[in-house]
Amino acid sequence: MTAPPSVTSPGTGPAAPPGAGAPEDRGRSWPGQRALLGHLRPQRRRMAAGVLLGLVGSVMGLAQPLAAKRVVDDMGRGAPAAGPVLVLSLLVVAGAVLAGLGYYVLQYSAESIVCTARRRLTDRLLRLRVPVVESSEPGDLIARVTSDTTLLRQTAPQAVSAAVTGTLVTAATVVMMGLLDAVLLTVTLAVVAFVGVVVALVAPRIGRATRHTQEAVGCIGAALERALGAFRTVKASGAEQREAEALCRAAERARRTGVRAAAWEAVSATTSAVVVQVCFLVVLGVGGARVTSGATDVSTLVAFLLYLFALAPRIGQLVEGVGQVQVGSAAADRIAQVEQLETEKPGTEMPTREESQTAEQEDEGVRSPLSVSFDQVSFAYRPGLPRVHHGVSFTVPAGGLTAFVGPSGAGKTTVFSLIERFYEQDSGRVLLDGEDVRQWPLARLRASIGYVEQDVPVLAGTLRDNLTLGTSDPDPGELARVLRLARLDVLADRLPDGLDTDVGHRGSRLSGGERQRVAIARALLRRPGLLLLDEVTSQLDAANEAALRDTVTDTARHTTVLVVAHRLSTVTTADRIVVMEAGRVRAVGTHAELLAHDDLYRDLASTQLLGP
Ligand SMILES: Nc1ncnc2c1ncn2[C@@H]1O[C@H](COP(=O)(O)OP(=O)(O)OP(=O)(O)O)[C@@H](O)[C@H]1O
Repeated sequence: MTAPPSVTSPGTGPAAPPGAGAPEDRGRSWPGQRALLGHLRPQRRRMAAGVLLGLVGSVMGLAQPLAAKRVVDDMGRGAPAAGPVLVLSLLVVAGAVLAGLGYYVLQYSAESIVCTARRRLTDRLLRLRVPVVESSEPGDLIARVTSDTTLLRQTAPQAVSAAVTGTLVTAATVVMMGLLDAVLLTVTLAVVAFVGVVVALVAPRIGRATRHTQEAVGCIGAALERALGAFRTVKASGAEQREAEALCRAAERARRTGVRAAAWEAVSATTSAVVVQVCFLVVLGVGGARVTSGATDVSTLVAFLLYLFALAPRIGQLVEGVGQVQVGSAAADRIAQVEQLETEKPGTEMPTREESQTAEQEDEGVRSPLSVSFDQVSFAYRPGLPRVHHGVSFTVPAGGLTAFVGPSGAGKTTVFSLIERFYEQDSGRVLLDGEDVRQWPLARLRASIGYVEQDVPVLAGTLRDNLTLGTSDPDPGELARVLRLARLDVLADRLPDGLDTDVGHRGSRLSGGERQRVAIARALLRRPGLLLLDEVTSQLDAANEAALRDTVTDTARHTTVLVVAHRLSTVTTADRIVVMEAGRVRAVGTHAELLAHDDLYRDLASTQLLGP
């Protein structure tokens, strides 16, 4: 087993040091730029059209000084200038319209780039392996989908447009200026070259600062997720200030690095502006001297200065474009890190919606019960961590109720995680229905299992959304039956909007016991061949617990039911009990057999497991 790759090091939590989580100089290297190109490629035609429109608009702008020269010459000669003035006006209007159209097309492609990136990222995130997500910060992952992709929109097409249009128009302008006066052009280029040097020095710093800002934004997301995810605990612990401080630290880091990026952008923008001003003055001085000496005439100097006017924003645009490419590359690099995270194994990928539905429909009615067996399974959650299972072996025949008991940390929940293939064992085999779970297509495997985890997660949304999470379009009769079984029918009748009542973030508007019953109903609705229940009665009152015990016993008649149990009621009625201790199976038997022969079970029975 390899260590799960993670986009965040432990240091990128709320209290992380600045810039933690990625090699220091990534933003400066080529992967970011290559990743950025990867995002742009699918939109290349539309972007080319946008750039072309902008270019034609700019070329029209380029012809404007010539038309202006003609107007000046004609007026100087006393000739009528109406024609050239009309041409000049047309050039101005058409140029502006085409440039506007080009901008719209580029923005359109920007939105498409962002949408594609977000769809790809969210799709990828939901297909990540469980260990990968568990070793990442959800808030940071969310920031990559929301904040980093937004940077792509802000930078990508404009940067490309600026680079292409700026380069071409600059080249064309330079040619025109050269044709007008080679000496003045040489003077201009000598001054402007200074901008190039400054940009080359500053651009990588902009990229680096942007990446640090985005990392800090990720930390804000992580800190927020942490605090809002356990909001009541934070309040009950009086930890608002402490959590707020972590958020403030991340926000301060984002401000600092954002200001740093802005400072470098300002340096390059100011330099280019100053250089252009200096250029004007130098050209005006040298050009004036040349006019006086008769080397050139006034109209040529006017036209040259107009080209210089046209060139100034292009230089600014190019400088800005280089900075934007750095910003976009930093964002693309962070997005690429998520795209490199490991997803569920190829060939056994996560089910698509259609596959899930097919898997669901494969068995009409109730699925046949499935046998489960562990054969010398050893497992550690990560290399370097102590093993949680040491040669675990047991066999559960199809059907019936099997309880797993043992001290806390014995490895009971891990048994369920391995059956569900959230993790894979390091050695040994996990067999479902006699077949290694690694051979099962993941869609079928998960469709065959109903799983209620220990923390009973209920998702935001309505009660109905939660119940039908794993079952598309259940039969209303079946839904009513399951609601009755899980003792949720009374609750559904009582709620203002029945099944369509919003249950709040993580089901916060439900009681703990109601959340457990929702999770059980959800699992039952799938009509699984194997039902895994992890301490599902812990929050139920005596009446509901007794009712659910009957439901579980009933379900076990046609489904294999495995429960991790801490209550006497579930354990005594089980067909068999697997006693685990420190990652090993210690004994298997019925309640009476284990009471007679297993010391640990007897201890558990008389103390924390079974109570008085
Ligand atoms: N995702 C994880 N990453 C690393 N270690 C884990 C993870 N989940 C569980 N462990 C560790 O594995 C061991 C077994 O955990 P497991 O949840 O299987 O125990 P359990 O018998 O179900 O305990 P309990 O009765 O308290 O729920 C524990 O020591 C726990 O700290």
